[in-house]
Order: sequence, then structure tokens, then C-alpha cells
Amino acid sequence: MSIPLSIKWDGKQLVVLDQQKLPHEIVYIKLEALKDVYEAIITLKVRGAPAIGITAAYGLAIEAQGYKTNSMIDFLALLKKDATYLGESRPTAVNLVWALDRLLTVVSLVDSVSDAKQILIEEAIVIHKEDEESCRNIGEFGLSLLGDKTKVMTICNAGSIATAKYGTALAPFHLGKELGKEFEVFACETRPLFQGGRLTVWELQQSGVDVTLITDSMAAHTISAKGIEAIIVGADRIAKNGDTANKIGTLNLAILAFVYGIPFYVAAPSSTFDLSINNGVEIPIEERKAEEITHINGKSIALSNTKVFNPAFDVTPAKYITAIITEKGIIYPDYCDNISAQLANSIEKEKNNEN
Ligand SMILES: CSC[C@H]1O[C@H](OP(=O)(O)O)[C@H](O)[C@@H]1O
Repeated sequence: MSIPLSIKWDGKQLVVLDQQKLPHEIVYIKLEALKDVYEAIITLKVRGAPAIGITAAYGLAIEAQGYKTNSMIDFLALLKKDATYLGESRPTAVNLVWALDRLLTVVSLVDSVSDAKQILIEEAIVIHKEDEESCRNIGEFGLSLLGDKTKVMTICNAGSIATAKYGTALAPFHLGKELGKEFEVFACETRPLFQGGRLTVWELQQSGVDVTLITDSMAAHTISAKGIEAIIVGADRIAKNGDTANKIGTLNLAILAFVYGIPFYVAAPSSTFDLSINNGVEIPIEERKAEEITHINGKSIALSNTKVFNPAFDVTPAKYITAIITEKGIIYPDYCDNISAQLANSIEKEKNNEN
């Protein structure tokens, strides 16, 4: 797989792939302070739930290196303030606050500022490496789940650049190519920011995966006309009952899958589950600025006084989801029981491995 990594840490500096420059330019930008990370996330230079979490973890750890106090109480107060600020950059992807909470938790294990600064960097590196392994596993489980299905539709970009590597929804396609399985992927362009047309098409072409671009409005006709056999998408937050937030337009595909009788799969690492909420009604949905809809490449396509509703995500009810692919395995309904069981089981295994 020859896709540029989304995030690079060389032990001293953080550089990220500027996803706003894709597909025409491969540009890496250095993020040296919290405000750089905040700006990169909110402008989608860095995007994709896992990638946002990993980048935020490094951003907080880097910022903490500059704290000018030897008091752990003051250090923790500064860290909490900066974590809160960064956690407010984009509200839907739970991976963001999950990663920041991991750093806030691990730093409480030490009692000196110098140790705290060190352990924060170490934890960000662990989160980064864990995500790459998780996505590889998701690719393997997804490949097994797809079985002999080869015509698959997806939306947005839940690919390698949205994660540490491999991706979630796109991981089976990348891995399949490496193992000689040929897919025919139909990528929805994903208005208004075109993550599908700009990023998924580019990413799959880098891997040599057959990909066809369609507009979001073509999804129903394409499922019928092209004989789509399955739909696979990423996720930004999955509630305890399996309700899943993902890029706007995902709900459309889930309903179409139900109507056409084809499986609808969600692919996501454990870090995308939010067991603190019972269902999708509790998931905050980010609303973004009107210009993302009224303009394309800075050129207006609507009157300046046009009223706009621009939710960046929607929530797919669990009843439309055939299975959820995680790095620990495949979760089937009943999700209320099986999500908690799988995540609790994996937490238990991790505890046993540590002992
Ligand atoms: C594995 S990426 C998960 C998720 O994040 C994307 O949203 P955005 O492009 O706004 O960061 C999209 O919903 C992907 O499916």
C-alpha cells in the first residue's frame, strides 16, 4: 500500500498530511503548538475520527512540553484547560475526546512535571501505534465479512489518511488488493466537502483498487443498475445501542441498503464507541458554515442571502446496521448486549495482558 501517511512523529516534531491539498498536491505541514492543531482539525486539514484523535493527542503533549511550572497542580490545570479547548474543535467524533482523556488519565500516574511531560508524549505514540494495528485488524475482519462480495459502495473517506494507516471502511479494499482480492468500489462524492471525490478516489487509486465516482444523488440508481452487493462506511461515534454517527449522507445509504436488501456495514475501532450514551439522539451533530454549501472552490453557486442547513454528520439507527466491524471482531445485533460485551471483554484482555 503506497499511500502517504496522514500523521508523522519523528520524536521531536509532528507533521501531518494537509488533506485540503489532496488530490492534486501532497503537502505536509508542521504542527508546533495547540493552536496549530486546533486550526488543522477545524479546517479539515486533518480529518477522520481516528486521525483527529491521534493528532490531538500529539498536540496536547507538545503544548505541555512548554508549560513553565514545576507544580503538578498547576501543570494539570493547564493540561485540562488545553484539553478542553482542543476537545471543542469538532464535537461529533468521539475519538477526539477519547484520546485527550487518555492523556489526562495517564498523566495522573506520575508525580513530577518532568515525568508528566515524558508520559504524555509516550501515550500519544501508543495511541498512534494502536490505531494502525486496529485498522489492520479491521481490514482483515472486513475482508472476511465481505466474503465473495466485490461490488461495494462507500461514502466520505474512512481510509488510510483518516487514520494512522489502512483506514476503517477502506481497509478491506487496501488489504484485499495486497492479498489478490479485486473489489469494484463505488465512492459517493460526499457533498459538500467532497471527501469521497477528492480523497477516497485518490486513495484507492494509489492502491490500485478499482473505484468509480458517483454523485451522492446517484446512490439508489447505482445500487440497482450496478448490482451493488454491500455498503461499508466509517463512523465518528457509536452509541451503546449501535446507533452510529457518520458523514452526512450515510443515513441515506443505510435506508437504501435496507430497501434493496443488501448488507450495511460500519467499520470502526473501539475508540469510536461512546458507552456513556444510550442511543444516537445523544450524539452531538456538528453544523458547519453556510459557505461550504453555497460555494465550490470559493465560487458562489447560490444567492448570498440563501438560508442553509449544513450538518456534517447524520445518525444511522442500529436497526439499519447489519454488522459493526472492529479490531476485536465483528459485532452483530443485539448491539445493546454485544457492544458492551465485546468492549468489556477486550478491556479485560488488556488488563490480563498488563498483569
Ligand atoms: C475513519 S474516518 C471516520 C469518519 O470521519 C469522517 O468525517 P470528517 O471527514 O468530517 O472528518 C467521516 O465521517 C468518516 O467516515
